[in-house]
Amino acid sequence: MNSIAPVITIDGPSGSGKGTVAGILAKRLGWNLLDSGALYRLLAFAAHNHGVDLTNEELLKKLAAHLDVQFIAANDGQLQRIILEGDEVSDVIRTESVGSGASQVAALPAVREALLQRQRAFQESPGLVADGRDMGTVVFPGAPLKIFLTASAEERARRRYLQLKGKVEGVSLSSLLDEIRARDERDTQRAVAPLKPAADAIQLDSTELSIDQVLERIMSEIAIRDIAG
Ligand SMILES: Nc1ncnc2c1ncn2[C@@H]1O[C@H](COP(=O)(O)OP(=O)(O)O)[C@@H](O)[C@H]1O
Ligand SMILES: Nc1ccn([C@H]2C[C@H](O)[C@@H](COP(=O)(O)OP(=O)(O)O)O2)c(=O)n1
Repeated sequence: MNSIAPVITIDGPSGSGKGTVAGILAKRLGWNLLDSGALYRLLAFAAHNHGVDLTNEELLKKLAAHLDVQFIAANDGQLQRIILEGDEVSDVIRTESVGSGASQVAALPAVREALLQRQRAFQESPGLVADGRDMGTVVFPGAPLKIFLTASAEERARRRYLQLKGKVEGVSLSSLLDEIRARDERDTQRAVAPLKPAADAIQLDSTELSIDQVLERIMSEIAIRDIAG
């Protein structure tokens, strides 16, 4: 691990655009990418495969410590690939039911502790873009640029609907809105590492902004701080 490598953290609720923006930024800067939500999704998915109950903190902690996962960096125009126990799971972990399971296991302190070092190990030269819920508050508190990305729940549900429609059967806007609200509630109310902006985070409401406009705002914050060489 290179603790000198700079980190840009992007935290916020589901559907605010974190993953999209983090992926484009990492590529533009030539930096590493940490999709921390994928780790919680992988754990929920693996727990389901191994018949582990999502409330069994002891077993989930062990599973988290031994997760056999590989992140394969994206080639041009492609998303990063995620391999769990030898199988490609990049798409199957993106469903809202895995997201909901991820949010449940993420509320368990022993699980968060077990995943902490694994996340910090992504801080490698020349830099890291990390997205999630507690990147700026807990995992990389010393990051020189922290973004807290939000959007209204209605807009976030609409984005998710457009993303999933045609790919996932039986998806409806109103159920997505309910699920997003339930996840917001759980992620912001939990006792450990709740979703909240770091004291020194820049808050960006993307409800009325395009992806390019969000990126432009972040690029100007990077330029002001002179952190990307
Ligand atoms: N500013 C934006 N305007 C419109 N759509 C967006 C915007 N940001 C992201 N999206 C779209 O919304 C969906 C959810 O974005 P994603 O990056 O997965 O969010 P998150 O990682 O915060 O859950 C994607 O289909 C993405 O293309
Ligand atoms: N750093 C993180 C990242 C995700 N989580 C939890 C809480 C989230 O509801 C789930 C899924 O996160 P993920 O970022 O993949 O979800 P979205 O893409 O924002 O819908 O994992 C967390 O507690 N801490």
